[in-house]
Amino acid sequence: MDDNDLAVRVTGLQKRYGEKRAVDGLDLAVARGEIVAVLGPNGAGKTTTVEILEGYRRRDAGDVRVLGEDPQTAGRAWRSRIGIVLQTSNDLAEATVSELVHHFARYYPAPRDPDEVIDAVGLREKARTRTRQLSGGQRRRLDVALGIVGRPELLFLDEPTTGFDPEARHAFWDLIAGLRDGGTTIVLTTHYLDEAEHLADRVAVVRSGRVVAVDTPADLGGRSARRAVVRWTEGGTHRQEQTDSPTALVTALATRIGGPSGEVPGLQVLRPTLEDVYLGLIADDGTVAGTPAPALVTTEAVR
Ligand SMILES: Nc1ncnc2c1ncn2[C@@H]1O[C@H](COP(=O)(O)OP(=O)(O)OP(=O)(O)O)[C@@H](O)[C@H]1O
Repeated sequence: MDDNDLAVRVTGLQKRYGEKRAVDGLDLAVARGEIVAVLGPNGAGKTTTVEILEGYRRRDAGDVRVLGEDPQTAGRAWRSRIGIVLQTSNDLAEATVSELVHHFARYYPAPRDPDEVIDAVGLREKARTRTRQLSGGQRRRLDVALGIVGRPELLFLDEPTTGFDPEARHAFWDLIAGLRDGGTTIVLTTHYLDEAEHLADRVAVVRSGRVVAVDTPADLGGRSARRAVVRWTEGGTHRQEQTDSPTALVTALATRIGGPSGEVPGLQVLRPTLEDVYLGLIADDGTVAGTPAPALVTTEAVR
């Protein structure tokens, strides 16, 4: 991909804290206009990486380009093109929602209309409420409002829906999808696999300071990690087989043991979920989920 098509390009990134290699040769490219979810266990190096991309931390080695510039040396104009949604702070608890969003808008050369932003995050009813009186989910929406009011080309979202109820989470996902449709590039860190699956065009899995897999949610882990398991009962015993072509296997079973009705006793086709594949990728022994353990496979009944 041409560098002009990339919002983020990271090669060979390294960062140590003392003896600890927090980031250890990390490579990542994010195309303009896509949502990339960065997943990984606690301590994998996600926050360190994102803070380096945001220009808040210095790296020890590697090359980093964010919107074409090195975050370590980029200036104010660059910063105004980036939106950052951090975990909430309570510094401005006495200000109202409306005051805060209008205040932050003034920092940017071409901000969005603050009142439209308040509407977009679903806080119109709370515009005159002091921020200390907001619920956790409403606070998070305000954080997002502050992150997007500057009309960023690139938005960083750090675990945006932690603590949300399911309804608020879905509303938030719609909001993020709307931003993407408007052309905003988004880098999202999350611990929720369903969130990554729902929002992300691609998922990058970080383990021990490196990206160990990056792909669409549907293809992550490669073909072998996605193989289906077909289960059935034959001659009174449970049988199972892992296969790339479950339809062909089921057809063969129906012919062989299906009897006149074609029904195969106890038939199930099981496919690994994104979570199964993810757990395989971050497993300590490094197996890339070649054979998903049956316990990790969710049931998908064949109709
Ligand atoms: N300021 C620091 N000083 C020393 N060690 C640090 C510092 N910040 C992070 N680390 C260590 O670096 C490693 C990576 O941390 P980081 O916060 O980047 O991980 P993470 O993937 O964001 O984890 P989490 O999912 O828990 O947020 C961890 O082992 C952490 O303890």
